[in-house]
Amino acid sequence: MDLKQLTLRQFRNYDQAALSFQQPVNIFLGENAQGKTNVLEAIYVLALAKSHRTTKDKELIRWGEEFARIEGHFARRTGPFELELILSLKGKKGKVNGLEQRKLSEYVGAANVVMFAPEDLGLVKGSPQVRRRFLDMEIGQISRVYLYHLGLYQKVLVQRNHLLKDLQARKGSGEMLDILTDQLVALAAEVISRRLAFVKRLQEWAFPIHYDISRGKEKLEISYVPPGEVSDEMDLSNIKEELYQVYKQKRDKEIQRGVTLFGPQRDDLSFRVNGHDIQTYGSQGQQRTTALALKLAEIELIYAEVGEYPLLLLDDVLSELDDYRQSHLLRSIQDKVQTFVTTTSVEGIDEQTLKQAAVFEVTEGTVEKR
Ligand SMILES: Nc1ncnc2c1ncn2[C@@H]1O[C@H](COP(=O)(O)OP(=O)(O)OP(=O)(O)O)[C@@H](O)[C@H]1O
Repeated sequence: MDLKQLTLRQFRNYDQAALSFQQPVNIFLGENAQGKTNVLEAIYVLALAKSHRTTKDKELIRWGEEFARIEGHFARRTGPFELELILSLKGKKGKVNGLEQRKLSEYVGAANVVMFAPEDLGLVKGSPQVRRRFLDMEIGQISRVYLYHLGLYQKVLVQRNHLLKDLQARKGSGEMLDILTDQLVALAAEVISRRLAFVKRLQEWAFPIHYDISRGKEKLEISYVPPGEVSDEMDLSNIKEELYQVYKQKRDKEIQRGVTLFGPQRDDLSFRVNGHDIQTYGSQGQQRTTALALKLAEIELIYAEVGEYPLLLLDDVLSELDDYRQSHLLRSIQDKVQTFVTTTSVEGIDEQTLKQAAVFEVTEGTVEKR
């Protein structure tokens, strides 16, 4: 899949910008704080309707303005298509080929992107929240059903937490808690089973990539750490049954605490290299290799699921990778993945890549093709 044109209106520090892309590699070059990352962020937001670095859409709208608009013209093997996302202080809406989508979960997934940004180096050692967000963003772009279930799950969770607060204060109905628990279990089981299946496939792809980048020295294992006492070898009906048991046993404790204590909002991923937990023992280099292997695995996984390679967005990470890792990355994407790179200098970028790249200079919210 290729992005052919990108138009920005009142997005971050851009008033207006119109860019077209003909090359497989597109480099945004400029000093710090000029708007390089903002372009990559716009592409990411256009595809996923969420930013990779903020949960507050308001921050994406140019200061003093009421709305921001991002438009993109894409080419897929099956033909061209257009996306438009409008962010306003009241909310956001997405259009595919000019048609407004009723739900954002129906909009997301038309275009696929993989972003590799400095924040991703925290995937291994950062908080579980970072890893859950990673799961949601990645599964969300290959499965609309997942986003649909996740959205419903979050709504029921909020209601159940309100009710548990009431019950804690000796108000509210125990019968209602049973009803909400039934709904929660059904949705939680859907979310957990998708996450389980995704992590298994991610592991299959990431293992050989990691092995290769570590020059055959490291064997990576990624596993899903499910919530509560639910085991990780389950089909949907077993997950439901186990969740029921957990909620039954912990009912009094949840009422006492006034909050839902179990569920996919508390699960995690674990990473082991040669049998050792790298969340605790991993070196900086191992974290980098793991983050890179995950991103490259995601690219292949998206290809396997949707039959097209995603766009790759590399935000200031080439300079973070040593020559060996950098050339591994560039070799694996060569000729198949349209790539957008930000950098403050082209010096560290391999010559072969530069030859097939278009360079855009970014200065104070303006972009000029060199
Ligand atoms: N909502 C907004 N409205 C206007 N300007 C904004 C908004 N959000 C961020 N900016 C400005 O955008 C600039 C940062 O842009 P960006 O994050 O793209 O930097 P960059 O060129 O990637 O720099 P670096 O190399 O340091 O990462 C800053 O000048 C910041 O003040």
